[in-house]
Amino acid sequence: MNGTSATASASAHVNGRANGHLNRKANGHAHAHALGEGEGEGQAGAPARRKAPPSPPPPHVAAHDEADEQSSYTFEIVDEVANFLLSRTVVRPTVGIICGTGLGSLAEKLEDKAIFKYEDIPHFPVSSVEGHAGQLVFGRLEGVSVVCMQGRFHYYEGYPLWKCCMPVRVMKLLGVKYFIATNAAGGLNERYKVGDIMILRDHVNFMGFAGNNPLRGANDDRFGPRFPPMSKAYDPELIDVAKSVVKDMNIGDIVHEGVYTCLGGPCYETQAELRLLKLLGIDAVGMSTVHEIVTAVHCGLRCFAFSLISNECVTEYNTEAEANHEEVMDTGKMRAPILQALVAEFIKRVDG
Ligand SMILES: O=P(O)(O)O[C@@H]1C[C@H](O)[C@@H](CO)O1
Ligand code: HPA
Repeated sequence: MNGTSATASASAHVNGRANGHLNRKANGHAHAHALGEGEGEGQAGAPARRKAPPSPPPPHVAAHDEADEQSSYTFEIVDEVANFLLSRTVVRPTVGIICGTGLGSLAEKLEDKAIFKYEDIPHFPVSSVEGHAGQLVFGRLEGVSVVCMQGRFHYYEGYPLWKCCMPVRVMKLLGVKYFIATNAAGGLNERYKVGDIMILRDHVNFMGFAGNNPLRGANDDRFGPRFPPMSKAYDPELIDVAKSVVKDMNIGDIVHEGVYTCLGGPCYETQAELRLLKLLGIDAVGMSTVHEIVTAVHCGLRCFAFSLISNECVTEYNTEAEANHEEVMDTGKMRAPILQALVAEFIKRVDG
């Protein structure tokens, strides 16, 4: 199966499903437009007002699913996705990895790959962000069976958090025990430099403060408890393993331990917002990971996460410096070899 793509076998099934939904939705729009909103309903003799047809929603938002009606994926749907994948690969992953922006090359290191494009997996959202390839890659790294998301789903893409995090539950039902989230983040801590790595010791769930939590809604105990504790979200033993790897790789000077927060994005932050976050003890800021960890802890996965400090957060006004996505991706490319080595050795020590 080296380098094989499982997409061909998957596409017939998925295209049938997706097209069905897309067509239904498209027809629904056309129907509403033809009959509704006052058209053709004017007083006798009054000319019907004509409106420009609504522009179609972007494809990833248009891919409507029955889960949307319930604001969650049921256990049965997640199970269906897991079985779809398990029936198309012999790899039985114990480690699940989400690759952050510019960090997708981690997946290229895998051996005996089976690759599934998100658009070919039933019920899966699709990635719309540059630097996120949009495929699930199964394979072996250092002899350990892993599944890697080459690209994640973000809230700012238009997905609700429960949808962004569905792949984490799929990983659980695939048999994953250890969950690794990686991300690109802006460095707030004065000691951090671009290209440094921050092991997440903890997070602040700002979106959750306002009740926007991936676990909001009916709880299915088959995934996990209604009120999961988050006090050991980042598994202390896994952090220790990572620190031992860092020591042996002799990269302690570029690795830190700190607190991450996720904001909704897609705007980068203003100076005042960054100063506020700094005051609150946040070391790095990004647009992902927190809700994935919440979902993973809820379903009993042991979690580890790190941020690549892709840019310095600009808290001063008298400078031309501004955060930008190109710098974020370039830092990912620049640090790819070290990150790949770190993850490979970490996995080997955790589950080798
Ligand atoms: O997916 P991650 O959290 O690594 O990506 C960060 C947040 C935005 O998607 C993007 C901004 O440059 O990078
Ligand atoms: N802010 C928010 N998200 C980010 C940043 C940032 O500076 N860099 C990469 N993702």
